[in-house]
Amino acid sequence: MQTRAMFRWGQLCSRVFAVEFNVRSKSLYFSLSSNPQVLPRGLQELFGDSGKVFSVLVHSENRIKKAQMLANIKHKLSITLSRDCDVFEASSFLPDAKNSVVKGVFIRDKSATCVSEDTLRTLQQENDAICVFSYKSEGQHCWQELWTPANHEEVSKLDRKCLYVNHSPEAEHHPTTLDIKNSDVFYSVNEAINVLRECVDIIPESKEVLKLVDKQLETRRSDGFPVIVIEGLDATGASSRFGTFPEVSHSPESSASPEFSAFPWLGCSPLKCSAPPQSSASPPNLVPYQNPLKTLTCFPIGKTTLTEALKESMNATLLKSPPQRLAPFRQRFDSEPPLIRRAFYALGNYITAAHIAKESLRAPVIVDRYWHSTAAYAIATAVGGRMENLPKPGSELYQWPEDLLQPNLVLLLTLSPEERVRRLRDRGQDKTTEETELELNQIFRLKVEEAYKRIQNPRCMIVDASPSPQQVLQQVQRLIRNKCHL
Ligand SMILES: Nc1ncnc2c1ncn2[C@@H]1O[C@H](COP(=O)(O)OP(=O)(O)O)[C@@H](O)[C@H]1O
Ligand SMILES: Nc1ccn([C@@H]2O[C@H](COP(=O)(O)OP(=O)(O)O)[C@@H](O)[C@H]2O)c(=O)n1
Repeated sequence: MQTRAMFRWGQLCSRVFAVEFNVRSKSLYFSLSSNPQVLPRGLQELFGDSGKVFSVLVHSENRIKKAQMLANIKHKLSITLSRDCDVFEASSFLPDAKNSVVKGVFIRDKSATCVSEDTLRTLQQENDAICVFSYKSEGQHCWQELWTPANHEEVSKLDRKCLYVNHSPEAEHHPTTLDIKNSDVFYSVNEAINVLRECVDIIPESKEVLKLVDKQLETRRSDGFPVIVIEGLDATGASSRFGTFPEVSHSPESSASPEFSAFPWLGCSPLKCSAPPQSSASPPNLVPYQNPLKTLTCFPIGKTTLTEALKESMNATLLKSPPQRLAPFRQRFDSEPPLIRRAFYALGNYITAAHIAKESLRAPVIVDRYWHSTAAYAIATAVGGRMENLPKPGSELYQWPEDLLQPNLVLLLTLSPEERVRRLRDRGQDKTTEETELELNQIFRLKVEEAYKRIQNPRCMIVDASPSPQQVLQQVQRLIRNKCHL
């Protein structure tokens, strides 16, 4: 009740709505007003001239509840809506106001059934943090109506008044970037700890992780041996913004990353679609929630080979983030929404930092993934749509956390798309579905790589991992000698 009040007449008119309609073009923005307006072509296309159109927004003061609810909605829609429905990422925000973002989805239903209405009605009745709007078009005008729950008549009187959809100019900063700090990326250990503390009742494993953090926490180190982080842009990289992926595991048999998804078109738009929108990366009629491990294979870039070889050749200590101690909890946190999953990985970095501080007093330390991985994947996943939506270079979102131990050198292994395809062919794979999906992930991968490159203090250096393992090792050894004076 309190939540829906937020969306009453006055508040609605000051908010802007964004929909990720097509991965290759700008997000579509609209606002609401009591005055009708002839809509530009993009919005007319979005609201369409046939079918039913809805949006769903989730708002709650409890961020854990909000994150889980959004994930559940997306999951529910993915398993109940027919293929005649398109589902896009959507949000509502106050221009340039941090943490004003309310996330949700936009649905276009061209089917003749009432499944979408029924599903939305059930969702709304189950939880009063969910706001559902429907849109009607007449000629070149379109208006929005707030759905009211049957038992809230007084709200109904206020809100039944329709508001016209008006064009809104493109936001200077993509709305999702307003919400990244402390939702997707954490810039101090305490912020990440707070999230896990808020989860202890619903995720008992949080308590174990917090205990480890308490025990290990040590962020400063005195001068010792150099610390070199090896990062790798694995070739999987589709976003899991559609919700939870309980199937994804970090079991020893599988090296699939949590970003690795059965929805290679995610992180783009639409989330689910009846037919591939023109020039979008979305494949048609894909069945939602396939087991990603069955449909895609993680593509190795040679990070393990390199880190092991460095360990041998430098007589170094090899550490990992997240550390082995967190392995039993990883699968659990990977199945949670970004807020919780990212806080877990952030804490993994702080635990690894304590190990680095200790080990670097004795020998050089090689670290397999660290903060660059945590931040780059989180930012690229949180920001929907095209590359231009990423936070601008120099944004505070790319700053290293002040309380996290800094390495001396960060190297990012990359492969050109051609080399990636060549290696897949070498593994005996033809131009299969798998490869096509990897190609579809290209936009997401480019966003991750760009986010990696924008992270500062320390920046990462790019290493081409295309040559032979021996050549890659030699190249990296040269860099370490030059940069760390070894
Ligand atoms: N530079 C390279 N060129 C070709 N193959 C490589 C290279 N580096 C590693 N490999 C091979 O790729 C496979 C996976 O390597 P690995 O180091 O485990 O990758 P990652 O840790 O990135 O998943 C191994 O069979 C390894 O021998
Ligand atoms: N320090 C880290 C390490 C991994 N991660 C997450 O874990 C994923 C990679 O994990 P992985 O086990 O597949 O990595 P590799 O086996 O490729 O090294 C990244 O995509 C990140 O989402 C992180 O956020 N922070």
